[in-house]
Amino acid sequence: MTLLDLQDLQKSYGALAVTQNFSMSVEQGDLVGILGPNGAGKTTLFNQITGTVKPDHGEVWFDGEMVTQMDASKRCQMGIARSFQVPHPFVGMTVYENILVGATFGRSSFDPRKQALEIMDKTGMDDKANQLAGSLTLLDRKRLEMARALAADPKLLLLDEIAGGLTDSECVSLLNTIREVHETGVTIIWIEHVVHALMSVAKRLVVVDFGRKVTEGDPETVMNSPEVKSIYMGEDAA
Ligand SMILES: Nc1ncnc2c1ncn2[C@@H]1O[C@H](COP(=O)(O)OP(=O)(O)OP(=O)(O)O)[C@@H](O)[C@H]1O
Repeated sequence: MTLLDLQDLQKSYGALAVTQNFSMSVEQGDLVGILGPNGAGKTTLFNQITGTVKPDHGEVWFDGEMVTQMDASKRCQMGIARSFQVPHPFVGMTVYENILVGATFGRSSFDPRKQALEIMDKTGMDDKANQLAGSLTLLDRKRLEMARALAADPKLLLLDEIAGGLTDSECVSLLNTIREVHETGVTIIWIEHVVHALMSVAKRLVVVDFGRKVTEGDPETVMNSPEVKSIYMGEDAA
């Protein structure tokens, strides 16, 4: 079943076209990686899926409903949650309180406090429940980003460069959490520059450049495609 369907999205800031004729479908249970150079328009795509940015043209369908003009808060209640590239926790609140915010404003119909406790356990944050978010290491801030999003009980989880800046062992630990979350049935779209991390979990890759979808397919084929070689290694490689 198709969970997310982006149809011919276009978005410009002045003369700068950041999303161009972008269409993409994501099936329920998919784990899709999005790859592309800096400034390619990846985060803007997430913003149009979550609703913080509205496309100039095109449609966003989620879970069988057209949500193109729907507010971000309503989309969150429908089951879209995200993490941000630069973690912005509520630094003066504890880990538990931060996760409780996600549980309170998301889709979950459970008791938010129970939901927050469950998510802390799932994401390995339970031993830091009473720690102030402002005092966390980068890995734990990234975990908290994901935990806060998961607390909203999403059907679709959008991860924006969550592996950036982590050491190899921290990255392995985060990958395990992502795999576990995916195994519970959450559909995931992950924007990432750390290609080996993305390759190890993604079932499908989508490559974006200058706001356009350049190619998509199984990770191995995409990484060996002339389009990707051209983007990352210059025209001659193609
Ligand atoms: N609100 C805005 N106003 C003007 N320009 C913007 C705005 N948001 C994004 N842009 C521009 O749109 C382009 C795409 O930005 P975006 O953040 O989507 O790229 P990205 O692929 O996520 O980049 P990165 O990998 O560096 O995070 C960039 O040139 C950026 O400067």
